[in-house]
Amino acid sequence: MKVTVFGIGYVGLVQAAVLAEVGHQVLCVDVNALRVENLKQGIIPIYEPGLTPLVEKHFASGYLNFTTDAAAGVQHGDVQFIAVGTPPDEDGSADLQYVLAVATTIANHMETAKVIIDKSTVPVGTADRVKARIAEVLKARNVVLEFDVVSNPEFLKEGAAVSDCMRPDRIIVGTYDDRPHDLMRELYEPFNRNHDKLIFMDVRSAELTKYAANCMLATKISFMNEMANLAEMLGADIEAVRKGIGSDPRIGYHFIYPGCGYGGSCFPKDVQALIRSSEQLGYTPKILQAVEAVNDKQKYKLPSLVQQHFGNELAGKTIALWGLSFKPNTDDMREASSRVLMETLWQAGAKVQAYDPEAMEETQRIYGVRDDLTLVGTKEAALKGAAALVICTEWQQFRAPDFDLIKAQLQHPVIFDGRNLFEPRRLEARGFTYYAIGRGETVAKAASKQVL
Ligand SMILES: NC(=O)c1ccc[n+]([C@@H]2O[C@H](COP(=O)([O-])OP(=O)(O)OC[C@H]3O[C@@H](n4cnc5c(N)ncnc54)[C@H](O)[C@@H]3O)[C@@H](O)[C@H]2O)c1
Ligand SMILES: O=c1ccn([C@@H]2O[C@H](COP(=O)(O)OP(=O)(O)O[C@H]3O[C@H](CO)[C@@H](O)[C@H](O)[C@H]3O)[C@@H](O)[C@H]2O)c(=O)[nH]1
Repeated sequence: MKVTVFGIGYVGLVQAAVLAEVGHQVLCVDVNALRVENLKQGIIPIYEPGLTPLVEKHFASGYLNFTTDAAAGVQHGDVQFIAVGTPPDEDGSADLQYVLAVATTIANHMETAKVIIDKSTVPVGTADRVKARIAEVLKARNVVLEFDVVSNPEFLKEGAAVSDCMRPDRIIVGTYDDRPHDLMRELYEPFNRNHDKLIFMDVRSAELTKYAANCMLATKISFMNEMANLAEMLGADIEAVRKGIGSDPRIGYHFIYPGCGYGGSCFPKDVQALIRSSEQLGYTPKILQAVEAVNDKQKYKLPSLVQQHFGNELAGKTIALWGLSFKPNTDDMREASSRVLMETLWQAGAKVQAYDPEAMEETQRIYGVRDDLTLVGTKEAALKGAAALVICTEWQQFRAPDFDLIKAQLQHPVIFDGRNLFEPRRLEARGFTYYAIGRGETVAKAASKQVL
């Protein structure tokens, strides 16, 4: 099938590469000319495991191509994906300007019937707006053409985006009527061989399904972070509690890891957008408000522990930081907890010496060159001369470090672990002061022997 994808970001590029892999002929359109040019030279704008070889393979095979020419894009595809950003507006609601701009572009250049598929995460009612915008432009052009608007939200996770798209758990398809069903089945048939993953519904339900999924996952995390904070005060260990509750199949082990707060381009923005949508309807979404408030506070957990530990002595100290990206296997720094940590430490006059396997270039792009930030090439180099180590992201390579080396390199054997990677007793036995999340006994002990 001929497919056009508007927007070559995380979602658009991965979706396009995966569709090309199964044999669809995919043309990607983006307004970012540099991005398009780079892709044609084999320079991939994001780090995502497995993506580069797939893009290279299908650019070479001719199944995947890139352009800034919107008219050519509209002409190419029977289906037109909208996969552009929906960033938060000033008040936190989703900014739909890019989605509606693509709708306008499609309508301006349409010469034959098209199915327009919205992949971006958009508030309920957006498909109506896309449909109305296309109808309005076609009317102004004095052209009569059939078109369908479909809501087909994306559920990929960064860091596992290619495999998530190759093997989706479900494919949500929201339509106004049955007309686009066959075409949607044909488009996704290669992903549907094992069992039927397509779930058809009306467009509004499809749009809400995306927000409900992200908000449910964010709720699980904030709930666990709240339990972690309670465990700390009660002298319990959240890691034991996590395993204890996860063993109930009704709860399950997924997405109940406490930590230094959720980040990324989706959970913070989508929870906020659903709160705004609710408020616009005069409804107060109390659970969502709490999920957001708990997370905002949780991001200050590590900086507060560091500040508490060093007290007035923090200014002028260098803190080693392992992990900058909002989660492992990505270079994405959007809403990363590491940013709150670094910014709070800088405000307190401390310096940061950081290492991340993929996100250092992005960190440099965001913060530029500054005296209080040193980015180093290895996790070991980050430790040299630092007063303590903070871990914000659970990259595999941080999970079994050489503790003797850490102790030798740090000025003080102190670790602040935002991802509960280590066994507290083992670290204590090695002479470390170990702060983690929700590990009551450990935190209490650590707090009682603050060392400078
Ligand atoms: N990142 C994720 O993990 C993820 C997962 C599921 C859903 N989503 C949703 O998918 C959407 C896209 O997210 P993303 O992370 O891929 O965004 P992104 O910012 O990485 O990429 C968006 C791309 O769209 C391009 N663009 C903007 N206006 C355009 C236009 N008029 N025509 C063509 N291209 C245009 C931009 O130049 C950019 O390359 C958002 O709604 C997001 O919430 C994201
Ligand atoms: O038990 C957990 C699981 C995750 N996180 C944090 O939650 C954030 C988001 O993680 P994850 O969901 O793995 O990454 P995303 O790439 O943001 O993916 C989410 O957001 C996407 C965009 O909407 C959706 O498509 C995905 O289904 C949804 O998982 C990260 O900061 C994680 O560290 C936790 O703190 N505890």
